[in-house]
Amino acid sequence: MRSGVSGDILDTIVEARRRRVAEEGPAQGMRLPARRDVPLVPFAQDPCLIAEFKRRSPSRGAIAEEADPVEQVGAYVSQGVRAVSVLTEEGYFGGSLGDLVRIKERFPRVAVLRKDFLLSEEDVEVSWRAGADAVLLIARVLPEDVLGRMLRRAEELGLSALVEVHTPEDVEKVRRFEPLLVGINARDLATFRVDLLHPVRMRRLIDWDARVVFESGLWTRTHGYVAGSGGAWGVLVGEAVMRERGRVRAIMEGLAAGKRDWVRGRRFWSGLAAGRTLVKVCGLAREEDVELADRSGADILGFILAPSPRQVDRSFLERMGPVRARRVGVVVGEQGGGLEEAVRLVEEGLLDGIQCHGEEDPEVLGSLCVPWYKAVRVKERGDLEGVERYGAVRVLLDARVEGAYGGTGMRVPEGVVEAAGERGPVWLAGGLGPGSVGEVVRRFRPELVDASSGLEAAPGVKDRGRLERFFREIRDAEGV
Ligand SMILES: O=C(O)c1ccccc1N[C@@H]1O[C@H](COP(=O)(O)O)[C@@H](O)[C@H]1O
Repeated sequence: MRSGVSGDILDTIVEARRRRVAEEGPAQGMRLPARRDVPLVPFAQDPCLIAEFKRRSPSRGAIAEEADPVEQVGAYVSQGVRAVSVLTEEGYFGGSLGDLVRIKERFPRVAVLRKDFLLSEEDVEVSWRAGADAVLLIARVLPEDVLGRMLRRAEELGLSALVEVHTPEDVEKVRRFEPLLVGINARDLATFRVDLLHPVRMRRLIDWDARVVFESGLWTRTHGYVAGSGGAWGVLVGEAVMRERGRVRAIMEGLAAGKRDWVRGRRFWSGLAAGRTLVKVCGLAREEDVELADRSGADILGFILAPSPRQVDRSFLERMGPVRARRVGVVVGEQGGGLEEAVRLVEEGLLDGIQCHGEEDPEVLGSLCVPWYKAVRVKERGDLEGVERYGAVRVLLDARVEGAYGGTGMRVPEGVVEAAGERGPVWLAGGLGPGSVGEVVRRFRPELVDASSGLEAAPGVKDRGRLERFFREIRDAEGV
C-alpha cells in the first residue's frame, strides 16, 4: 500500500490547479452570481449510485470528449440516478464549472457533487455559488487545518462534503472530523491500478458513523455487489456509465443486493485479512478433512462440484458442521449442476462463494450477485492476456494441462507468476504443497496460496502431516 508518497499524478494536477487559481481566481474566469439561485438538494440519498460526468481522465485518456453534460445526465436521471458527480477540472479531465452550472439549471432536484482538486474555503464558496450540493475534499492534498476549515465552511453553507481517502494515513488525518460522507478510492494514483478489494479492506478503518462511498473501477452488477457487501453505502461510477449509460441499473441492483448481504453478515470479501498469506485448502471430500483444514487456519475451504475424484454434492455440504473459514464451490462449466447450482448453494447458505474454473461467459459472471472469483489455467505469459474481460475481483492461477481442469499437481511456470504479479495481487494454485509452498511465498509473496492434491494421502483423502507442514512452511516463510 502506498503511504502518502509524493510525485504522482495527483501532485501534478494539484500544482496545475494552484497555478490556475493564482492566475484566474477560484472561479477560474466564470462569472457566477454572488448567491446561488438553485435549491440545495441532500446528497448521497438511497439508492446511492453517484453517476459521473467526465470527458477524459489521466488514467484512462479520452472517454467521451464530445459528450453533452445535460444530455448525459438526462440519461442517468431516467434510470433512477439522484446524484451526479461533475468533473470541473479543465486540464486533465476536460471539465468546467460551466458544465456544473448547466446541469444544475436543467436538473435542479438532482444532487450535484463538484469533483475537483479543491484547495481552500474560497473553492467551497465558489462551488456553492455555482450550484453544487456537495464538494469533494481529497484528504491527501489538504493539510489537516485546511481540511477542517473547508469542512466547516461547507457545513455553514449547507453543502455536503465527500471526504476522499485512499490510505490508512488519510483515514488518520480525517478521523478527528468524523466526516459523515467518506469516499474510498479503489484507484492507486501512483500506479493507476484499480483494486476493488482495497476499499473493502479500508472500510474497516472507518470506525465512526459514516456513509462510505466506494469510488473507481466499477463496471458490472458484480462490482456493485462487491461494494455493497463490503460495507459501501454508495458507489461513484465514472467511466463505465460515460461509455455505456445502460450500466447504471445493473450496478445499482448489485449494490442493493450487496447491501442486503452486508446487513445479513454475509461478508465474503471483507473478512479476508490483508497483510498475511491467505490459504485455501481445496478438494475436501471427507468431513474429518474439512474439520482439520478449518482448525489448521485455512481462510477458504474448497469443494469440487465438478466430476473429479474429489467431487462432492449438495448432500455433503448439508451434512457439514459449521466452519470458521469461507466455503467455496469449484465449478467447471455445466458439470455437476454447474454455475447455476453453485449460485443456488450460495443463496441457500451452503456455500459462501464460487471458484469459476471453466470457460464461463464473462457477461454471465459479471451479472452475478454472489461472491465469485475466476480461476485461469496458464502455461505461458500470453495466457494472461484478456483475463481482465472477466472483471474478476481476484484471479486464481492454476497450471494449464491439456485434457484436465484442475487438481493436476502441476506447477504454474515462474515467469507467468512473475508476470501476473506485475498486474496485481496473485492468487496461486497448481502443484503446491509442503516442500514447495515456503519457497513460493518467499519468492512471489502471493496474496493467496491454494493446494489440493499436494496435501493428499490418496485422491480425495487429506494427509494430516502434509497439511500441518504446509501451514508451518507458509508461516515460517512469511517471517522472512
Ligand atoms: O481437484 C480437482 O479435482 C479439480 C477438478 C476440477 C477443477 C479444479 C480442481 N481442482 C483445483 O485445482 C487447483 C490446483 O490443484 P492442485 O493443488 O494442483 O492439485 C485447486 O484450485 C483446486 O481447486
